[in-house]
Formats: sequence, C-alpha cells, structure tokens
Amino acid sequence: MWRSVARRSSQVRRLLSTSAPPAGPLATVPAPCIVQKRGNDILNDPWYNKDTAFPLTERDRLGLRGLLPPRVMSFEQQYERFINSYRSLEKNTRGEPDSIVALAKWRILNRLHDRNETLYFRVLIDNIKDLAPVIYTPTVGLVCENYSGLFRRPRGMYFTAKDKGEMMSMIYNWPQEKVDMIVVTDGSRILGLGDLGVQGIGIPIGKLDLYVAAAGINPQKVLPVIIDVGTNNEKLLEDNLYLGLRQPRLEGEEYMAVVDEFMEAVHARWPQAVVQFEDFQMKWAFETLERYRNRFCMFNDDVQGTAGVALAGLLGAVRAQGRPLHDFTSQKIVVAGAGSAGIGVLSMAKQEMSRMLAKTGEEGHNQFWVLDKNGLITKDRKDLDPAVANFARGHGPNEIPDLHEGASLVEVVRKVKPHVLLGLSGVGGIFNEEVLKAMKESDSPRPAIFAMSNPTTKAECTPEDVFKHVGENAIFASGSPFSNVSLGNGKTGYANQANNMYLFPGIGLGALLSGARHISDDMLQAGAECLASYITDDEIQKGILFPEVSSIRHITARVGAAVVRAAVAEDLAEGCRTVGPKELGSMSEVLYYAEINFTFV
Ligand SMILES: NC(=O)C1=CN([C@@H]2O[C@H](COP(=O)(O)OP(=O)(O)OC[C@H]3O[C@@H](n4cnc5c(N)ncnc54)[C@H](O)[C@@H]3O)[C@@H](O)[C@H]2O)C=CC1
Ligand SMILES: CC(=O)C(=O)O
Ligand SMILES: [Mg+2]
Repeated sequence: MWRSVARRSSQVRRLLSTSAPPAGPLATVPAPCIVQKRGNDILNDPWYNKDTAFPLTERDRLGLRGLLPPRVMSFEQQYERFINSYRSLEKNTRGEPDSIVALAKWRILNRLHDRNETLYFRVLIDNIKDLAPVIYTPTVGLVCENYSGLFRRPRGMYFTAKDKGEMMSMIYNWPQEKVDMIVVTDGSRILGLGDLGVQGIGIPIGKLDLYVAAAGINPQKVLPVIIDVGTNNEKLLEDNLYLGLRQPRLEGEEYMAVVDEFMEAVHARWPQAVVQFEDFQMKWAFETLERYRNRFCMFNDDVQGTAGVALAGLLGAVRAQGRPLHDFTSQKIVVAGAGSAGIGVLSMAKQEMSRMLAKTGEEGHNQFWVLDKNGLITKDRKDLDPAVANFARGHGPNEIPDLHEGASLVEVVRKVKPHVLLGLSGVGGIFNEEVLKAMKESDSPRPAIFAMSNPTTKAECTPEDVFKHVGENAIFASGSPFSNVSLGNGKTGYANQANNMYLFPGIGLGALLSGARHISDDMLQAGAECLASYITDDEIQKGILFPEVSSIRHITARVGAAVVRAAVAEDLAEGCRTVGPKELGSMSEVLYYAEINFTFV
C-alpha cells in the first residue's frame, strides 16, 4: 500500500526503511515508511538517521551524497563500534564513584538516543539487563535530579501552567501524525526523590524507552510529557539553571484545570492513544485516576501497575511456602508506606482475597497492617484520606494483636509476625537489623521482604541484610536491581526485582492492541495473574519470584495478550487498525505476537 501512497505524493517524498533488524524471538518485519526530509535534515533526525550505514543508493535518493564519510558501514559494524566504546567506558571508569560511572554510561547512551534511534533501541533490546539500570531506575533518578545541568536537547513535550488555553493548538506542534503511547508526569513525586518539578521528565522518557524495548512500540509513536505547574522544591526554585517554571505548584481547581486541558487536547488529536500517569503525588494520583479512568484509555502505573507486580510477588510468596494459592487469604501483610503505591497494592490484594473467598463462601478478615511516617494507622487517626481509612486497624477483642495508634514498625512486626513485610515508603534503610531480626519470628517458613522503594538509596533494606538477619529461607525483592547474594556452600540468595516494569509495557500494549475504550480492573488483574503464573514451581522453591529482566519482551507479550483477552471478554475491545473486536477474540496468543511485531516495531 505504501507504494501507491508514494506514487500519488509529490516527488520530494522518498521511501526509507528505518526499521531495526529482527529482534530475537519477536523478530520484526521491517516496515517501510515515507519521509519528506532530505540531506542534513535526515542526518539530524534521530528517527531516520542511520549515520554511516546509509547505502549509496539511499545517499543518492535522499540527497546525502558528500554529507557522510565515504565508507559505508553495516549496521552490525556500527553496533559493534558502539558496544566497544561502551565497554571501554566501563573499563576506564572502574573504581570511580558509582554516580560518576552511572552518569557517564547514561550520557553515552543518551547521545546515541539523540543521534540514531534505530541503533539505540537495537543496543537497548539486546542488552536490556545491563542497560535497564542506566535508562531506568536507579540512574534515571540521578538524571532527574541533575536534569537542568545535563540538558542538551529537548525530548517530548512540556505543557505548563502558562499554557492555559493554548494546549489544543500546542498539541499539533508535535511532529508525528500518530501517537500510540504517552507517559505523563507532573514531577511531584519522582521515585522516592520527592518534587523535582520539570526535571521529572526523565521518568516518562525512561518508561517509554521500556515501552519500545519491551512492548515493541514504534519509537516514533511514543510521547513523553511533563505538566509543569511549578515546584515546591526550594532548592530548585533558587537554582538559576532550573529549567522549569519558578513558581510554587498550582493547587486545587487551578491544578485540575491544567491537567483537564492537557487530557482533552491529547484526546482530540489522538483519541486512541493510551495515557500512563506516572509519579504524581498521592492526592493527584488518586484524583486523576478516578476522574479519567472511565473517560479515557489511561491508567496510573504507580497505583495500578505496582499493585499488579506486588500481587504477583505476594502470590509467589504463598507458593514458596508450599501452600495452595487460596492460602493467600490468610497471609498477614505489613506494609510500610500508605502512599499511592502502598494503597494501590493493598487495594488490589484485598480485591484478590475477596475474589478467592467468594469462591468458597468463607468470610475474610483484615489481613493488613499499614504504617505511614507516623507509625501504624488505626481508626484513632484523624483526617485520614478515605483510601487509607479502608485499611486502618481497629481496637478491641477482635483485634489480635491489639496494637496502638502510631505503633512503630518493629513493634508491629514483633506482634503480628507477618508472612510478608512490604516497603513502599520512599525511605532508605527503615527495614533495619531490629526489624529484620523480628521478621525471623514470622509465622511463615519463608518470610518475604519486599523493599520496593526506588531508587537504590531509598530501598528499605538490602538483600545482604535480609539473608543475614532473617535467614537463608527468606525471600527478597526490591524495586531497583541488586545482585544475588552468595550464601556459601554453593547456595544463592535471590535478589528479585519487583518493579512495575514487568507489567506496565504489557498493560499499555494490551490496551492499544485491543483498542479498549478504557482500562478496567479485570484487564489489570489478568496482567498480574499472567505475571504471577510466569514463574515455575522449581524457580519459586529457589526463591525466584520474578523473571529475569532479559526476558522482558516475552513477558510483555504474554501480559499484553492476557490484557487483550480480558478486554475482549468484558466487551471493551473495539479492535485495532484492521483487526476488529471479533477477530481479536478468536486470535491465538501466537497471533498476538505476530500482530505486535508487524504493526508496531
Ligand atoms: N517498585 C516499584 O515498582 C515501585 C516503587 N515505588 C516506590 O515507592 C515509594 C513510594 O511511592 P508513593 O507511594 O507513590 O509515595 P507517597 O509519597 O505517595 O507515599 C509514601 C508513603 O510512605 C510513608 N512513609 C514515610 N516515611 C515512612 C516511614 N518511616 N515508615 C513508614 N512509612 C513511611 C508516607 O507517610 C507515605 O504514606 C517511592 O520510593 C517509589 O519509588 C512506587 C511505584 C512503583
Ligand atoms: C518504579 C516506579 O514507577 C516508581 O518508583 O515510581
Ligand atoms: Mg513511578
């Protein structure tokens, strides 16, 4: 079909295949595309630029003759050259402080991203285990903290409080006709690093890199967005180099009006696009989710993606004890952190327990103890957010053990003896020796400790501490990557990574492929259950709860397929491009894979 389009269009239109070469098990069919650019405009466009890999015929057709060194390199040679530079950098920076090495690695990758996206994504896909910590957590946190100083060229779109009334026209400034995936933040809670204002844009960029690498979304069809409504970070407000609005954050209706206008503008131009909300402070995370989830195809990754990943881990912890899944309903779970992520996890876990209990007609109990910065949350707490109030503990004879308002973490762990201790507090090290030693007395033969806060410095504990203080039978997972721990005698203590990156690319992909009108709880649950069932019993016995990051493309395709099936089952799927809802319903998983490859990459 592209041939007829090309024939009909003017002579300046040229055809140029810019697709990445096949990518392992999810090999791609190169999709030719039409570019109107010529000469330097192509070399300066990372979407189309192939640098020295342009063959002579393309150099002639695209007006590139004389603009490049004469030697034509193959894509493989370019790849090798880059990997060699990257390995040299690793060698040359050995012994330097971690942050210097991390930023140096990020810089070299970022320069490639800005120059040649085809090569960048090939490198990222092939080396995802090594590079995810550079483009994503933990390094992305460091990048956001230093964004104004590191800034060289823009990426994505910047909507601000000053753009009120202009967004509907601004959205048309984005040069691509079609956008499939948007990740948006307001920079108010970047990982566990707090309010970083406009500098938070690093998060949507990193998340969308994973969408391309894991879900095969076309890099030309992703859009990172920051909504800059100011910042309450004094240090940034006083920084002359700070690149965002130097004003306190908008609040209340003024804030909502900006986000509303952004969502309307996106929907007007790209009604099918999926919008992922990321790293909004709790009050806005919940408010925007409630406000938009039935109007737009959107989800909040911190609330919903994290919940699904944690649920998969919690179910894995039940299997590790050699118990049937139904025993999840009697697991005691202590959560440190009553924010958007913690409450998201608790809500999904509670929903799952209710579903299980409904099948057997049993009655459930409150299996959760949740703490915030003021300790255990009980019904005595004043001015509780309604979402949190659902999990407040009561007093009296039915409360075993009876704990007081504001009880400390160690007190709670000692008395409750939980099966699982889960951290989403954003405070590094709070699962200290005392707390971990108390977890040794857990009622579970395999006590599970999930230190899910990011980046690494904010992890509630390290795997070394867990295996030392809780014991070798403990199970550990963290939000940012840690290395496995050698336990001696050839035994390994597994450092699982419990990060929403195992789910969000599949949720977005499934929503996109199904053409779902919105993203329902059943679609999210299907994704979580798919992730939970990915791990074999043998792996679970070893303490492996989550797959290797290197298999993220495969996991994402499976999760995406599960999400599509759930959307079809709920009659939410409207189909995608040439595939109608009926066909989606009868497609096998294998065909879903083919669709992913052909349509998007
Ligand atoms: N691993 C993953 O996939 C994900 C990890 N996270 C991480 O979770 C953390 C929290 O994120 P949000 O819930 O969105 O933040 P938030 O700011 O909404 O909530 C933080 C909560 O922790 C509580 N807290 C603070 N100090 C505490 C202490 N000493 N003990 C117990 N609780 C304490 C606060 O009172 C608040 O309730 C961040 O570090 C973030 O990076 C968030 C989403 C996904
Ligand atoms: C992983 C993630 O989304 C977070 O830490 O906020
Ligand atoms: Mg997040």
